[in-house]
Amino acid sequence: MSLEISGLSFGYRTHSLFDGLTALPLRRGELAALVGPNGVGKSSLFRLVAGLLKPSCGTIHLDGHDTATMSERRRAERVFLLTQHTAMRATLGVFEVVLLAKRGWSGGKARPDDITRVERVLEELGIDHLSDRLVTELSGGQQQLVALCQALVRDPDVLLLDEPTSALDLRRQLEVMHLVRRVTHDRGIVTVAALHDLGLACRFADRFLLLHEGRIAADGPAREVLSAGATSNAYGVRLAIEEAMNGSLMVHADLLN
Ligand SMILES: Nc1ncnc2c1ncn2[C@@H]1O[C@H](COP(=O)(O)OP(=O)(O)OP(=O)(O)O)[C@@H](O)[C@H]1O
Repeated sequence: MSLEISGLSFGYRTHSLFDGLTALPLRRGELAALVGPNGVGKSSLFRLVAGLLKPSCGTIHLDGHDTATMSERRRAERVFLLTQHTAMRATLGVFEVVLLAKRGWSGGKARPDDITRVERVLEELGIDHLSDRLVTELSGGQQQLVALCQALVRDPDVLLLDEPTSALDLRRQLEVMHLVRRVTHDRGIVTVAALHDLGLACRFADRFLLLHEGRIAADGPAREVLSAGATSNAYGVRLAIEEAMNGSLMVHADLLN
């Protein structure tokens, strides 16, 4: 059971981005980091998988079903995209926006178990004290955490996280990534997180996908992908990996001369 991207081609009006992009299946229970320099197409790839953009050719299969043949509603239930721009404009409270995400398409009155679920997720992300605050009055990092709560209460099969920790402080970054990894493993979902912080990605991702020049230029465990010349080449830096005493990897990057 997995997400399979095969032969995907896509371009914007002025330029082509992907020409037959294929990735090895992304398996349930696996947290993959999608890495690559600015403008390489990470967000666009997410939008294609979420069905917000249409490829000119190629397919995306979820558990064997072609997502192009799914109704918009079904796809929205199964695939959740957390975008980089989480600015929330609705003058609603935190609890309400997360509950709305939980109720999703079903609308209607909230059930007691929906309410309990929202309370649990707010607690898990450490923002239950913000329940009654208006989302418009939150800081960028707090809004990012609310958006993550929306993602988690929806129980998707595929969770696409576009820079999920970009606005978070150090501790929150670690807490969020721990939680994302746990949820991915426990619920058996496919999670792909676009991350610029390679150190953070190394620490939490089961697998690295390097996107460069319209294709997956490297794919595998962090150590393998980061030691491959393709990654240094993509970022235009010299990369060195060091193993700490506790076995975790540290990434050092330097400009090329
Ligand atoms: N709506 C659009 N119309 C035209 N070009 C676009 C549009 N959105 C993105 N692009 C271009 O497509 C390319 C890929 O953009 P995308 O946002 O997918 O990259 P990214 O890898 O997510 O970048 P970053 O790491 O900076 O967030 C860029 O050159 C960008 O300028």
